[in-house]
Amino acid sequence: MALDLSGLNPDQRAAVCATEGPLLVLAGAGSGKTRVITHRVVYLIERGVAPGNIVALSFTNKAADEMRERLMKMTTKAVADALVLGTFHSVGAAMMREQPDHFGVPKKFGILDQGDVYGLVRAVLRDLGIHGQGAERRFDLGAIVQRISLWKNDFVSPTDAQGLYFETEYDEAAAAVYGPYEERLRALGAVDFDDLICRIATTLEENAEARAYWQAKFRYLMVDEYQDTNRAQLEVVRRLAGERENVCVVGDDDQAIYGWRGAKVANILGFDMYFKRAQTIKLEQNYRSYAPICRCANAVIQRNTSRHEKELVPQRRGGDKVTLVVAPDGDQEARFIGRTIYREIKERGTRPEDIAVLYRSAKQCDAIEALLQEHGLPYRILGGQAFYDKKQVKDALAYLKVMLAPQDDLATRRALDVPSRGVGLKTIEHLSEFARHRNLSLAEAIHRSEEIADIPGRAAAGLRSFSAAIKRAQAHFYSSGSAVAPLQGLLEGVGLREYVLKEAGSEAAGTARWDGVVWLLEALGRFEQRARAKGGHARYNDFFQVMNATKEKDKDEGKEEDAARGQITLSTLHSAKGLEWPLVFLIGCEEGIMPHKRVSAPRISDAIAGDIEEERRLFYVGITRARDRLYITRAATRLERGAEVPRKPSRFLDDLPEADVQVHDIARDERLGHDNIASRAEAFLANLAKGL
Ligand SMILES: Nc1ncnc2c1ncn2[C@@H]1O[C@H](COP(=O)(O)OP(=O)(O)OP(=O)(O)O)[C@@H](O)[C@H]1O
Ligand SMILES: [Mg+2]
Repeated sequence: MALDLSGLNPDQRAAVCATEGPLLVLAGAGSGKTRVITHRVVYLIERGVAPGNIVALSFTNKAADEMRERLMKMTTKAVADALVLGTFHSVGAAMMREQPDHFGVPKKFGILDQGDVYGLVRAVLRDLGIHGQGAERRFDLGAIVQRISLWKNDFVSPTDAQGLYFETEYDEAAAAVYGPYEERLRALGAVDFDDLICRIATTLEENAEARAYWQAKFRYLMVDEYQDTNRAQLEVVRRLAGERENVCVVGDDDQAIYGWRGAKVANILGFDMYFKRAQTIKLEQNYRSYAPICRCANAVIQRNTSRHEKELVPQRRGGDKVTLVVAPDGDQEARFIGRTIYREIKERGTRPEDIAVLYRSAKQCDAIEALLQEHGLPYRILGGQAFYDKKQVKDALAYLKVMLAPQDDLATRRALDVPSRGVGLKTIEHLSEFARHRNLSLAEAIHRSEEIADIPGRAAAGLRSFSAAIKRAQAHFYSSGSAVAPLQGLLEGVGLREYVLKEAGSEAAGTARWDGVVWLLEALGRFEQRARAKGGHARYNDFFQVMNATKEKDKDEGKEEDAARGQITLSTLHSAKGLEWPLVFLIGCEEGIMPHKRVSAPRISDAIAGDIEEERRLFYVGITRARDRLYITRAATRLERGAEVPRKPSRFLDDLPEADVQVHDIARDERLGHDNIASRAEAFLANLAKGL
């Protein structure tokens, strides 16, 4: 398995071969930093280092998977499996599992996810009787959770926190919650994500035995995306590296996008302060993107004042200009993206996995997702939950099926369960038996449940009202010819809405969840509309099928890398870091979205609110994900609480060099008939949707 170093330039080769002592690779996007890490791993193995002595840390699980996949191809599966490869969190958890006593956790400790943490903080607030200005609302909880997390990663103890000067009431509440929160964690025998890092750092500091053990085991350390490490992560690296200091970190200060979460760019820029013998290698060439994309990225990032001067020097000549798309409104922006992707895949043969749609905030993806779903295009979502996979949407879909396809017993069972109506397992058994004997569907059995003896009073009442609600909705549907209003009425009538809001625990969270159901209703409306436009009846089975399509496929494929094959990627900019695609859409480039509104109008303390330079770096990360072609889109107006509100273009767009950008103004170009191909594609799509 001789390693081929010919695919590296001299600087990269130097970085791969400098295996002993501290090394910093500081370079712009797409310059081959991650490639250096993978080659270094193989190089070390070839020089006889045991895979179990090599640690490579990435920023996300996704990036770690990708690295493992590449290494699998360069070595063998056995070797790739033996490497210590993961995120700070996953490696920290593995260390704790191996030595629970040293790290002060029970043998079977639990790891709280974000939802659990919110729950815990909410409970502590309630215990403490803090109900100040909406302390229960999600936004406020988020500020408190984030504040505690920042403290933990800065090694500020609960007692230290009490003595701090508070800028806001959230900080004050957070300081009060912090101590009891930690006590509850301990009582639960659990840790949160931050513990997976800080607990490692403190134990390695305080416990000589643990330190010696892990330093002997982790002999070569590599860290990707080092610009986004925080203080606790720096300490973990230092304490694992010990005197040997076989540490190689790679990163780009221009891609530091986690300052809001406590990442310290000083870790990378001051690397030689922490590791005195450090050697620094800079990589100048960009191998990822065509020249116009690199020039746009350079022009944007140059506007930042606090940075190390460097430029992306494109190695790939030629390439199309970057397309700036101006849509009249948000809906047309989404539709432009939908039809362009459709055309790419169906007419130009672009593979879905070569396309990504990137956005600033997770909620921007709903519009795109709904559209891809309707068009039957396969996709996956990074850093969020697929919209149609969310529980409340599946529940609502089950009700739609009970209404329109009552023979679907599975849907009926699901609907019967939420919200709970006193129907237990025994009753379901009675119903099923009744149905089986008479060859009925479960729904029909429910409608005739009064004929069944043995059903207890409470369940019987539940079944009666369920049956009546369904029949009412069906009658409404037959008289009106549309399923939208009847479904909405049904969901309200059976109390699903109330249930979703209550389950969410807070008004804001509840509203966000219910938004998913609203989207389902809207998608259904559009589906019916398309059928009507073609003068036909909506075939709802097709709607159900489209809704199920991606889910089924995911299940079959199982593994993440397989699942990625054949799917368009939708991702937040934060989750897209380090990844690349031939075709990228960077959407919603407007003031208030990117840069995010919290930057211009901070609502919480400044430490938590982002800053404009970080937003610009985020934009730079977005641009530099594109290999071949890049579309940057914005809308002139957006629907906000029922009204179309004018939107200002993002200030970052002003920095794009005119010579490298072509503008496609949808309203103007359509008037001039420039978008014939696109409109043909849309007509084709509409036909397809109808023919499904
Ligand atoms: N010497 C080289 N010759 C050819 N292709 C290269 C070379 N170095 C890197 N590449 C390719 O360039 C692309 C970018 O490389 P890589 O992802 O390692 O960059 P990076 O510096 O880690 O980028 P980012 O800052 O976005 O994480 C990859 O497709 C990689 O295979
Ligand atoms: Mg990288």
